[in-house]
Amino acid sequence: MRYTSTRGSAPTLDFRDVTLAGLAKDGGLYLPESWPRFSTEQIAALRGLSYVDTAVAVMLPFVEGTLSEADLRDLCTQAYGRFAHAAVVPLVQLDPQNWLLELFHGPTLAFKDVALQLLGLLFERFLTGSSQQVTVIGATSGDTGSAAIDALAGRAGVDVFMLHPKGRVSEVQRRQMTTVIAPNIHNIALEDASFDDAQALVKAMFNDEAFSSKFALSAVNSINWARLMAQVVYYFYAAVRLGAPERPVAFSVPTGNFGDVFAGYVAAKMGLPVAKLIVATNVNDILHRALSAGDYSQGIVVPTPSPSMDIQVSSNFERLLFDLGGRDGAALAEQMRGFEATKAMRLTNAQREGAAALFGSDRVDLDDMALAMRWAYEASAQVIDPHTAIGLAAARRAGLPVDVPVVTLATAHPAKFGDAVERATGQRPALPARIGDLLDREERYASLPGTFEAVTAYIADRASAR
Ligand SMILES: Cc1ncc(COP(=O)(O)O)c(C=O)c1O
Ligand SMILES: N[C@@H](CCOP(=O)(O)O)C(=O)O
Repeated sequence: MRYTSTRGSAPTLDFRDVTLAGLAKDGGLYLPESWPRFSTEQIAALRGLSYVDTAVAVMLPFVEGTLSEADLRDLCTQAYGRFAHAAVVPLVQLDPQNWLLELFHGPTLAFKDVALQLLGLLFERFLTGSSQQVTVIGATSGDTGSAAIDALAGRAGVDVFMLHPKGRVSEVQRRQMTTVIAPNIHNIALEDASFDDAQALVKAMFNDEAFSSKFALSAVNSINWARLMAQVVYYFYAAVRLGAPERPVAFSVPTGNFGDVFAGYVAAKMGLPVAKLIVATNVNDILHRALSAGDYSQGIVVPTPSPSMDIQVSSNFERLLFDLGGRDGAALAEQMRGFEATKAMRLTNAQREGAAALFGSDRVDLDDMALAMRWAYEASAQVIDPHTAIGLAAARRAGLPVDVPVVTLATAHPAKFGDAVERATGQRPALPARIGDLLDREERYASLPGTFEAVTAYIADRASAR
């Protein structure tokens, strides 16, 4: 399998190089040159498989030419062996139509672990025995940071610099990052910044050719294709349990950077019968505006109790626009340059119509988020986190036919957002025992102004030139 950039002018790469590269040299994002297609029989054959076996079957076409089936199985066994639930990502029924897919049983209690546990092992495999060293730079609104740090702490050949917006992540999220004291881990709290500012800085560092090659930059955000590839698996895993390929299944996805829901789009492109992908946003609703009215214009980021979705520039939307626009890299590059200059863009007719065929969208405000948390608790004794609640609120009012199962992705453990959960439900979720002492651990991080100069100087001081 080879990978091509959405902006059409970067070299194509194989799976190893695309994993280590992150952003493409032309500023675009990598995608497979073509989508592998599964037949109805191949999808039916996934029934009853373990999560690891499903992961191997779904991801094998994407790693072809780089990893053997046995290698992939070995990596998946290690990655998912660290999850605290035997099913890895269990399905929980809420009512006759609604289900939760619990993606938060990994080491850092959010869906990010599903991809980042594997990505950490892929980095190790690709770097061991080579003289190559990489500098991972990442931006986080809370969950990617902790999952990446857990996956990469102490690994040889990798330095990690993780940028989070100061004061805009929950205390548990911050401590999950800043209490990991390892020589290769560097946490940076950006002053007066949003996640979008942090993400823009990361992209600016990649686009600075001199800096990027001097420090061999690499990415763990969902701009890295391998992140999305690993997330495609759970759409297959859930859908076959609920009747696919005979019965289409819908998914409601709490969305920020459009990575998780783009993985659902990939699953549909591969042949999984997906009835609908509901893009659920909080009041930071650029994606809802884009999908419902074609208006992709950046608003001011408003802090909310679902901080991981406080995003107004959604990186992976570019991948969708590229695929829906006929994979014309030059046209997409032009469209993205317009957005970068004006902070606004209109979707083309082809992009709007293509998206409407599969995606729905909804914007869920604070009251409806709290109502969804209360409903899950009162109707089925499920304590859910604010991000999951946004997905569930959108799922319940999407108006899908009653015979279509609707799976809301439960993206984080409620204990990561204890205050918001307690306010809505009166229940204070306890931290799982393995991180029960998190609030007592020593923290270490740097506070920096959110400028390119300050951040690159800090990294240059601490990362070795490659
Ligand atoms: C808990 C949680 N839910 C939902 C999201 C949104 O996912 P995505 O950015 O892939 O759209 C995030 C962050 O990415 C998250 O951390
Ligand atoms: N919600 C994310 C934001 C980064 O998204 P990513 O999926 O692109 O890594 C976070 O928790 O950091």
